[in-house]
Amino acid sequence: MISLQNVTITRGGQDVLRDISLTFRDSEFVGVLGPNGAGKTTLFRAILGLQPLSAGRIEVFGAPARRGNQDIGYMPQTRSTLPASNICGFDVLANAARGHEFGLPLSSRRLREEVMAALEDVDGVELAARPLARLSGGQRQRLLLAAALLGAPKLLLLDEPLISLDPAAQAAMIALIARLRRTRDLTVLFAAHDINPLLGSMDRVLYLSGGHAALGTVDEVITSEGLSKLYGSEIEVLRAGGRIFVLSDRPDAHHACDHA
Ligand SMILES: Nc1ncnc2c1ncn2[C@@H]1O[C@H](COP(=O)(O)OP(=O)(O)OP(=O)(O)O)[C@@H](O)[C@H]1O
Repeated sequence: MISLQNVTITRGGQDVLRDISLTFRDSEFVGVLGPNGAGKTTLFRAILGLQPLSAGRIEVFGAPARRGNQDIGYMPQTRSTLPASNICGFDVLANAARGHEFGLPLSSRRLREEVMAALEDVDGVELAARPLARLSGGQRQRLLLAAALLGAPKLLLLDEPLISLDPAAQAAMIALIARLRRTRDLTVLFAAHDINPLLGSMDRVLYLSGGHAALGTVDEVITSEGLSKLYGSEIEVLRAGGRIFVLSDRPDAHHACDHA
C-alpha cells in the first residue's frame, strides 16, 4: 500500500499538490492523468523520496518514502533519457544493475542473469546486442521498462511510457505492463496524457489538476461534474464509441484525455 497523508508540494512558489490524502492499494493498476504541469512527475519523485514535501507524509509499503527504495522501479520520461549512442542494450541494463541500487556488487554471472531475465520479461532479449541508436521508440521504451524491473520491485512508477508510440505500439506496451503486473504481482502507477488506451487495463484513475486530486474508478472520476470541480471551470465529458472525450474552453484541459 502507498499512502499520501495531507501532502503539499510547492515548486517555484506554487503548490503543485495541495493537502492531498489518498491510498493506492497493493497490486492495483492506476492511470495517472492530468494536464501538462499537473504534477504527475512531481508525485512520482515524491514517492521515490527525491522530492521534498512542504507538508504531510508519504508511506510506501509501510515505511516513509526514501531515496534508493528497492521496492520501486521507475521508468522516467524518455525524452530526458537514453541518448542515441552505440552502447548496446545489455550494457545499459548492466550499468543500471551495477549502480548503487542493489547495495552489494553483483557477480558478473548474477548480473548477466538479472539483466537477461528483465529483457525476457519485456519480450526484448534481442535488444541485448542492439545499439541504442538503432532502437525504435517502442524498443527504447521496452529497454527502459526492463531497467525498471531490475531488483524485483513491488511498485512500478511509469512516467508516460506511451509517449511518441503509435497506437499499435501503445496497445502492445499496455498489454505488456498488464501482464507484468499479473505475473510479478506489481502495483502500477501509469502516467499518461490520453485516458483512452488505458480504459481496458486500469483499475482506477488518479486525476490531478490545479493542486487537487481525484482518485476512483473511471465512472466515478471522469464525469463532467467531477472534472469541472477539479479544474474549477466548466468541463464536458463525452463518451462515444467506447472512448472518452474531455471538452473545455481551457486549452490545457484538452490534453487531459482528448487528442481528437
Ligand atoms: N525544477 C523545477 N523547479 C520549479 N518548478 C518546477 C520544476 N520542475 C517542474 N516544476 C513545476 O512543477 C509543476 C509540476 O510539474 P510536473 O513535471 O510534475 O508535471 P507533469 O504533470 O508531470 O507534467 P507533464 O505532463 O508536462 O509531464 C509544473 O508547474 C512545473 O512548472
